[in-house]
Amino acid sequence: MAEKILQIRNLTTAFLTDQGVAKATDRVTFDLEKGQTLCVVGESGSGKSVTALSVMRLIDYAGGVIMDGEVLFNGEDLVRTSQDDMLRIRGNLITMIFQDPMSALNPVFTVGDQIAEVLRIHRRMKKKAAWQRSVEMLKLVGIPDPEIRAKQFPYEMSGGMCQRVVIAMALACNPELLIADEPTTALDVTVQAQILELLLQLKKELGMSMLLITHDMGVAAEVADRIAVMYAGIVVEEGTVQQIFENSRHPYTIGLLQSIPGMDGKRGGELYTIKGSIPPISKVPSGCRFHPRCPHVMDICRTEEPLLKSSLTGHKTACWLEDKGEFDLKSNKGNNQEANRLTDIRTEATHP
Ligand SMILES: Nc1ncnc2c1ncn2[C@@H]1O[C@H](COP(=O)(O)OP(=O)(O)OP(=O)(O)O)[C@@H](O)[C@H]1O
Ligand code: NI
Repeated sequence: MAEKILQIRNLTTAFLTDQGVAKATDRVTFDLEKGQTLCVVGESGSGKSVTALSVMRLIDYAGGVIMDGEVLFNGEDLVRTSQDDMLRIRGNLITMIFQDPMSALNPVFTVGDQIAEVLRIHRRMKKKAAWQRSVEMLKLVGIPDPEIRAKQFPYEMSGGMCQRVVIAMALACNPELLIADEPTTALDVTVQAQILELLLQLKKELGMSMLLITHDMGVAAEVADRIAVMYAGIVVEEGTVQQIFENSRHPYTIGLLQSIPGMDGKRGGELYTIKGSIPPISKVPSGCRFHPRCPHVMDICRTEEPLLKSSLTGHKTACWLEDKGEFDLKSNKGNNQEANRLTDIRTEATHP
């Protein structure tokens, strides 16, 4: 068995809303193996960031409460670690980068000073050594003329350059785990590809593990070893990149895949979008949370929640269709009428 750097078990995080206590993640469970990349995907509001912030225990500062579950990092449960101890772990063993590089950088210090500061705090490096290392880090992340650039301020750099600086800061202490929350979303398309490429290359060079959050299935296809698909706070499907892309089981995953331009062989074809939207956390539907939007909805889906079940190959799905035998969801291409007809037949067959 490969070593697991992160084991998330039943992670449930709630917020106090106007409608009372509401769960933003509910029993989220997945593992990340050492040296691998796991992508968490799902539409806006599915609970990806809340999951990441809970792992980092930064959710405590965003008004969230972890109500249940474990986050085992090298076997240590971060949910039960004190915030004092988290200071030792965060920025050192686990670092996180966000969508907007500008908000991560301080406008009044040079980028070299900001990287050096991380090293002085976490590695107790002397001023000169820290500065030298920060220039090395800028070089490592592909910034040309790093000695000159180190003396510049964030506003003197492009968005892509700033994200490289943020990556340099995050990696300066050689973390074991990098959590990246939509790290390329705010950048130009061409720069996005470069930053992703850089992250992958550094991950390999430095022997890190990576938890990458993205709403872009194309990004996940390129970088992931495993993919966890989240919907309305829960993991609905989890598996290897091949299992998710070539043998997706959950109608939501299939919907996400069909909404990527150029997927399923038809470039420039009509873009399929999943009808409706993710419910707010205070209004989670009964039964399967996806049922109001599912083209294959059955009676049981409206009342009973399907649990995440694993196949022998470790491909996990939370869907009642799994229990009801086989049929090729993909062939329906989200065609509601056809899907409902098939569902009726299946319902009749199972409940005569
Ligand atoms: N501080 C908070 N207080 C109340 N609700 C919150 C808070 N933070 C997040 N939520 C809610 O939790 C749910 C999940 O949010 P989250 O930010 O994790 O989604 P996401 O999957 O990261 O989406 P996006 O792709 O837009 O970043 C959303 O319904 C959001 O409104
Ligand atoms: Ni998010």
